[in-house]
Amino acid sequence: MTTSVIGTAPAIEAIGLGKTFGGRGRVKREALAEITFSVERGRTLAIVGESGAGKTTLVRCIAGLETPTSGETLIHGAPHACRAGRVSPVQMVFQNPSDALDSMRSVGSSIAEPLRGRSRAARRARVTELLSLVGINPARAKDRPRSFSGGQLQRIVIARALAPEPSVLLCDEPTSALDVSVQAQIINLLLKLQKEHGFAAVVVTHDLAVAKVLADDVLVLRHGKSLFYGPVDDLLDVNLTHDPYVTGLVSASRDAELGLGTDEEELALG
Ligand SMILES: Nc1ncnc2c1ncn2[C@@H]1O[C@H](COP(=O)(O)OP(=O)(O)OP(=O)(O)O)[C@@H](O)[C@H]1O
Repeated sequence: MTTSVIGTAPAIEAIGLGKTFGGRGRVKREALAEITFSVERGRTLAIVGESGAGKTTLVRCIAGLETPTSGETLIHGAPHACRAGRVSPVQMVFQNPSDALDSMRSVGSSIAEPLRGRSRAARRARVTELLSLVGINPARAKDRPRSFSGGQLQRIVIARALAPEPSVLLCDEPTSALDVSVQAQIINLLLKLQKEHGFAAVVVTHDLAVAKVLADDVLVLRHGKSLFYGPVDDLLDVNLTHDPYVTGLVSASRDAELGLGTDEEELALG
């Protein structure tokens, strides 16, 4: 792969991606079919869909944790695979921050884990920088996860994901395990970090309000198929969305906003 191709290719591409689980005596389950999209540097794609739609499978295929049955995913124009001992340009933030951190290690040591190979002083300096970046007092680097709240833990998980300076950040329901009051803070943190660091992001969410604030483009999945892929503004334009499921999703989200008073301005206030 030449540098010029890496330089011009989208940060993330999925081309005719399909994934079927089972077979060989077990029931076959088509989790994804013919999924195509791309995400440029500094842009965000939200993947929206109900439970079982294939969102996590899609993110795992992009991360190289799952092998597609058909089609491919590319990172900066090249196939991507997780390799032991190599820091990946693709980092992930999961739904439940307490599961993502080792309860027996200090948070500083967890954040420093992807920085193996750097000197002790360089790792310490980077941990201090990362904790400050996500709004956690760096003096708490020596504390264990149990002494932090859920929102603080998600900030720490985000700091660890950013440690190796990834060009792609994949977030699987990054706010859904958190209190509503904390969700907006994490969303605003992700927005700020993306502005500063320019990574391409994919954010899985079942909440269209989150997609509206965070994403440039949206992919709506149902039963593993793409029902809508395009700019978030087009999704919200009743004249451009013709699929009844997608239209229903958008109007349900509008009703929820009216009922709960949750809108993008409120989220952006943090
Ligand atoms: N390892 C696996 N083996 C067999 N089937 C799987 C596996 N992983 C996912 N599936 C199936 O693939 C489909 C998509 O699952 P996936 O977890 O990607 O959906 P999702 O949209 O992320 O759902 P949720 O919002 O509930 O997490 C489901 O029918 C699921 O049962």
